[in-house]
Amino acid sequence: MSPETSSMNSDVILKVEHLSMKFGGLMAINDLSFDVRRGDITALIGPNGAGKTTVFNCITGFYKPTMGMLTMTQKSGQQYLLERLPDFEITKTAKVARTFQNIRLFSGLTVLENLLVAQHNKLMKASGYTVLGLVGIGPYKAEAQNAIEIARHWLEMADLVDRADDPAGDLPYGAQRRLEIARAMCTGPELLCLDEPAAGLNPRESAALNALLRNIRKETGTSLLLIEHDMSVVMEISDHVVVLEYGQKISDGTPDEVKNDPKVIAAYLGVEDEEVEEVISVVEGLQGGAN
Ligand SMILES: Nc1ncnc2c1ncn2[C@@H]1O[C@H](COP(=O)(O)OP(=O)(O)OP(=O)(O)O)[C@@H](O)[C@H]1O
Repeated sequence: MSPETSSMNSDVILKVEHLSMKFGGLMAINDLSFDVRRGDITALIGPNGAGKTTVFNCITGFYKPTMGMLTMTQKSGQQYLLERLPDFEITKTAKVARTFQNIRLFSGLTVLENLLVAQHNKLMKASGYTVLGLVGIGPYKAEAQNAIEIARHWLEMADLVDRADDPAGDLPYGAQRRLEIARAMCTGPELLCLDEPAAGLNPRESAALNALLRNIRKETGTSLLLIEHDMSVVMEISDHVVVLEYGQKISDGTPDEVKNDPKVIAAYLGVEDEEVEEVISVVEGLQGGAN
């Protein structure tokens, strides 16, 4: 598909419209719409099985949605309909990168090598896909130097300079998480999707992760979309929160708005539909009492 150019919605980097994903008889995502604003940290939250990872898999091309549109608008105004792109084009051309719930590093390669492998696409392009290109004739040498500089920058940002030559698999869990994020950043994304980045981290590692995510936004302006169960991370770093339950959006707003939304409280408490009204009145009563 050829990219389109538009000046509309320049503040929205990703528009999800009427997204549905069906697995056999199961409607995992049902007519979901939300916006990810440029430069924001947006969190996608919801109880287990709500459909969060399925949304990520649709955005990043692992699944082809049953229905719906996923419009990515780059800073330049170029637009891509992600549901129509093969997954490798979603990273390379549309500039959407992701990390996974379970860390997927090249554990036998060093930390530095992991960051260089991430830049394989542009290095191969600079080589002209020839052996002569690889041995230094043409733009390969300059591009290789540039790749090292980028890797060095992200080693510093992720606080991994001291571990650059260690196998990635030897790093503590929190450092592996930061390396995975640094590796994704080496691809130069405009939108970075993080699937449960704080899972399994201790409080110190969690604080280091929050600092890295804030720095990414501050230094690069990259928009972040994250799935997260750790509410302290969500409330501390998100600008915007979208809440799913059974594949549908039940709330959408600032962390404070969402935190106080009775529907969200009911979803997290796991109450039945007929009890929601009761929970809402109790929560509203409590809020009234607190004011
Ligand atoms: N490939 C698949 N085939 C069949 N069903 C699937 C598939 N992927 C997800 N599902 C189902 O879709 C629903 C949503 O799953 P999903 O993993 O997206 O939820 P989630 O909100 O990310 O959950 P969690 O917080 O536990 O990771 C679940 O009922 C799940 O079993």
